[in-house]
Amino acid sequence: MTQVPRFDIPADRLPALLCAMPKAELHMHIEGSLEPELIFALAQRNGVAIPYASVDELRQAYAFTNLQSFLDIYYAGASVLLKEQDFYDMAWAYLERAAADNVVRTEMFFDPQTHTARGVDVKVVIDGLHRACVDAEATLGVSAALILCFLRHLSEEDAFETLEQALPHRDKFIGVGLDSSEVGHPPEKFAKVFGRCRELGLHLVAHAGEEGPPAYVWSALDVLKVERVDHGVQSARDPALMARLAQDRIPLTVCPLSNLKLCVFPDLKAHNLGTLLDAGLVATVNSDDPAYFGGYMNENFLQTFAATGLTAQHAWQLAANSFEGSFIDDAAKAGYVDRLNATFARFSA
Ligand code: HPA
Ligand SMILES: [Zn+2]
Repeated sequence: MTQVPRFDIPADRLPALLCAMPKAELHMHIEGSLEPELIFALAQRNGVAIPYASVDELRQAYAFTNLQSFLDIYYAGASVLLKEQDFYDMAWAYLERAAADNVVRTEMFFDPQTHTARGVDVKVVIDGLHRACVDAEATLGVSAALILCFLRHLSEEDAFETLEQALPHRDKFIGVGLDSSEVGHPPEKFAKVFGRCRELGLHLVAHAGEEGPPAYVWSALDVLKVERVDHGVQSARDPALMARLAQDRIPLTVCPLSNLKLCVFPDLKAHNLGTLLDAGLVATVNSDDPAYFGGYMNENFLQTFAATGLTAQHAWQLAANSFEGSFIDDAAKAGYVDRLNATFARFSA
């Protein structure tokens, strides 16, 4: 799936093409899709107090300087989620938004420990999210799956306990990931629990190289044996790592607006997505925490292409990469690439 077909797309049609093309989202934290309006509505419904007087005041607090400054607000926002219906409503709002952006497949992260620590049963979390996934397939035509993330600032023992709690619901999630505060919590801290998940046949991914060094990407690959690296943009600092990622076709789930809002790059023009693609890496575009970072999928594509001058060929490659990197079968991947090609043909001169 590496040969990029030649398409002659007039430059003024590129933004509409970015929006219309079918795409997969492989890096999105469902708790990061909670819009301030929904946080306030759920707070009221559940009688949960939040330390902001209004939706505007909450939105104004979304000025981040690094990953940790975001995580503090993100975990506070998730505190309004208590009941199965809350998890359903959150996921459904995202899935409708994804469908509008022509996302045809999404693999959504969720953070059970953020909820179990507040006394919410993991079954409540998984059932609500999973019901929304089932409904999305049936009524929106969006294929949706769940990936359980361990919080890396907590212990490996805690991760094992979370896995045990989730295993009765094994049929409702396809894999595990690793998120939260990266620096100081290297992937190898979770070697044993990822080894166990591998034995269980779960797909494996991990955040690495968002703020952390290339060494964390190496250990995500070699110790955790992940199939995809979430973010991974710091890999560009290590030529041997770039060669390894290209050689093994390890997808990087890049999140440009997240990187901008968390000051990983000073501006979008300086983003290295084009460098990663031109080096032959299986890079993809994703929204990460769209309610907090100023945009869902199409906004990520539009702003990044406007700032960096990426072309229609890059757009095709990014969408094709998103299908290649997804955890769907080869026949489904081929079907999505056919739809991608049909969209490009429609926009060609
Ligand atoms: O971008 C992220 N990085 C790490 N943890 C996260 N949890 C939500 N979003 C993120
Ligand atoms: Zn993330």
